[in-house]
Order: sequence, then structure tokens, then C-alpha cells
Amino acid sequence: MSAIEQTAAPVAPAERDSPLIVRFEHVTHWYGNVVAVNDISLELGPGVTGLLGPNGAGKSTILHLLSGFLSPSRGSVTIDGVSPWRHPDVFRTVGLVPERDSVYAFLTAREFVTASAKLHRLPDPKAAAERALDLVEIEQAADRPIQTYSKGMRQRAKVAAALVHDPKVLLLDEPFNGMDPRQRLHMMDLLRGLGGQGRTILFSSHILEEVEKLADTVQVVVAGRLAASGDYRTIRRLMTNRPHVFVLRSTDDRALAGVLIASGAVQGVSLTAGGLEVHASDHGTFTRELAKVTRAAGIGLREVVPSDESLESVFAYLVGS
Ligand SMILES: Nc1ncnc2c1ncn2[C@@H]1O[C@H](COP(=O)(O)OP(=O)(O)OP(=O)(O)O)[C@@H](O)[C@H]1O
Repeated sequence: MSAIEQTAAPVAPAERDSPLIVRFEHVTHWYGNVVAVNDISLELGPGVTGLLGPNGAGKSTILHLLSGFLSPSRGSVTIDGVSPWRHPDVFRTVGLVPERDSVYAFLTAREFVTASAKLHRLPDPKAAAERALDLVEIEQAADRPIQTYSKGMRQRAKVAAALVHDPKVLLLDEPFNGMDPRQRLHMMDLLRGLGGQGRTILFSSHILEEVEKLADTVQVVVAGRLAASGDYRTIRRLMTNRPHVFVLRSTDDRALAGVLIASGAVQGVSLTAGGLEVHASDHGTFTRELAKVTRAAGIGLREVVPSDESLESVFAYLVGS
């Protein structure tokens, strides 16, 4: 595979009104011998997209390629046709909320966000900071040092700093890490609102439920590769239709094994010390049939435990499919 030429004659994206298109074309990135991103092609438009994958999948690398911190070893990354690598104009269009807190904690949020506005050389840094602080709703606490903030408020201060120049593309690396459920909901509302305003929002997560609640579209990455991509419902269906393993405990496991095999709802069963292990070909059919056959056979079900629900097994299935 040969490297794709970067698009020539860039037009400063910030000067355009139409929604930006973020594009990866056959992008590969190596750190020495480690292939962190492997031949990924994808396209993002306005709205909220979840970048879902287990630890080490390549999510941060993808975000850093988009932010212009890394250049692709192969392929091209473009935002509205312009490569972010060594093209400072693109920085006016992109805001990044990094995973780590890289903020001096003695600063107040107002000082931190104003400093970010100055770095962007905005004509009125104070007014821009005011607007951004207002957007993330930490105006009330904006004059307190960041070290006095909760995790959720620290994250919001980082989002304000990333939004200070009103970027059309907002990238967030694991924005929900360490947040309690209330803070999480608040951040979700905020990102949903920003996506609704026509911004292109890409956030990384290794938690399925976070992505399900927030994202319109999902990009699933596993071991540097794009494992699935598109509408959340389609990906959810892929996940629930995959083969499942359950451990059942009932009043008569042996009889249950017999009726399940006869029903055709399972591919295999084995009696184990922990109960009856069944391999179901798909989740929906199995759960429907299970209720029916146990009732008909007069068997009492005590427990149904999915035994392969770990994210790794779901990802492994997606990679294989
Ligand atoms: N600077 C680096 N030098 C060498 N290898 C790296 C470097 N940064 C990341 N990697 C490796 O590249 C792969 C992808 O890492 P990346 O941080 O992009 O994944 P991630 O999905 O964001 O994971 P996490 O959620 O754990 O941060 C991993 O195998 C990681 O160990």
C-alpha cells in the first residue's frame, strides 16, 4: 500500500460555513515497531461520534493524528481536505480535550481558559473565555483554583479551554473517566448540545454504555483496526446477534439440557460443576425459547448468567465478523 498524497492548496477551514468533513484514508501509524493504527479509513460529519475500543486499541493515537500532534506513517488524515500535520490554520478549527489533566492546578478556570484564548490569539480573550465558561456552566466557580474542583468540574474547565476559539471539531479523550453518574450525565448533555449545534464531536471511550447513551454514530477500533463503523443500532445488533455463552442453574439441569438441544435454540450444552453451560447462536432466539421450553417441561429456572459478556469478547467477535 502506498502513501496517499496530501491534498494540495488548502483553504483555511475556519473561513468556511459548511459542515467540516473529517477523513482518514488508509491511515497507519507506527511508534517504532508498534503498529498503533492499522490501515484505517473513516469519515466523520457533524454530530456526536463515539470512538469505542478496549485499552491500547489506538483511540488516543487517532485523536492525536486528528489534532496534528502526530503525522500518519502512511495514508492521509484531513479536515475539510486539509492535513492537520504542520498546518496551523487547522488548529483554529479543532479543539482537543486530552485524557490527562495537563493544567496548572493553582490557576482558576478563568485564568486557564483565558490563557488558551491568548494562545489562539483571539481578539478579545476575556470575552471568549467568558463565553466558553458560560457554555460549560462553570461561571459560578470560575474564579476558584482548579485544584478545588471536582473531577467533573475539572473536565468541564478543560472542555471550556478547548472550546474557547469556537472550533467546529471537538475531540475528547476518555472524557467520562473518573466521573460520578451525575457528572457524567451533565457532560453528556453538554456534548449532545454541542453536537446539535452542528459541531463534529469525536469522543473516545472503552465503555459501551457511554457510547450507547451519547453517540449518533460509532467507530469501533480493536488492535489498531476499524472493527465496525456506523449507526449505533446496527452495531448493537451485531453485538447482540453474536453467539453467546450462558451458565444456567435449574431444578433439573440434565433435563434442561435435553429440552434445549431438542428445541434447536442452542448449538451445544455441557454439564459443569457450576451449572449447565450453553452455547446459544443468538441472544434473542435463545432467551425467548428458554422461557418457553422450561415452562413446557415443568423445569424451574434458578439462574441465567451470561459468561462471555466482557468487552473483550464482544470486540473479539466484531473483529472476527
Ligand atoms: N509513544 C508511544 N510509544 C510506543 N508505543 C505507544 C506510544 N503511544 C501508544 N503506544 C502503543 O500504541 C498502541 C495504541 O495506543 P493508544 O494510546 O493510541 O490506545 P488507546 O486505545 O488510546 O488506549 P488507552 O485507552 O489505554 O489509552 C498501544 O499498543 C500503545 O502501547
